[in-house]
Amino acid sequence: MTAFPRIPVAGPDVLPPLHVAIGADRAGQEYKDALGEYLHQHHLVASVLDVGVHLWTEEAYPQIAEAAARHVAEATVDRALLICHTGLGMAIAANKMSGVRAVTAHDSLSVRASVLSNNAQVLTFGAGIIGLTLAKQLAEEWLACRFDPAASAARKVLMIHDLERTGRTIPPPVS
Ligand SMILES: O=C[C@H](O)[C@H](O)COP(=O)(O)O
Repeated sequence: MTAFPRIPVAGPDVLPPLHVAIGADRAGQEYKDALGEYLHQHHLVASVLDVGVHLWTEEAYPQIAEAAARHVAEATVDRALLICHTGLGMAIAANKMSGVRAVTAHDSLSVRASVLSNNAQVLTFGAGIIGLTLAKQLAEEWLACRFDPAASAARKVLMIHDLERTGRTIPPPVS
């Protein structure tokens, strides 16, 4: 297991701003709107793409997760932040999109590890699990984390990719 006191959180001057999709079902809409506004003003965010729900729409969480995850898979955004009542359904649905790694995380270590260890592009929150203040703090930490492709974690993320692609993990060559 990896500990993270050594987390490489770089200064804002060296981090490229991210293109972020945000989405929610009706249970997470209030958080989505507030977090979207927060992201919109954040110096580490280049753009915010709101995939719903909107006042005039009623999509269920799998539909919103699909829309956001598709943007991630097609690289029209770097990351997505999704909110439903628990965060769980959003993560399950987003993970069905090939190449997408989505996690539900409500604590600092898990949020940071989701990027640094798992290279997850999608983070989900439960509006019924954490308050908005904590959600903003966690989003702040999430934005400041970047996956290091040279880290030992990359080999394991590649195994996840192999598993998805072939149905099996492919052990790395013995060096
Ligand atoms: O994981 C699902 C979410 O929590 C969603 O907001 C609630 O889903 P439900 O309406 O199926 O309970």
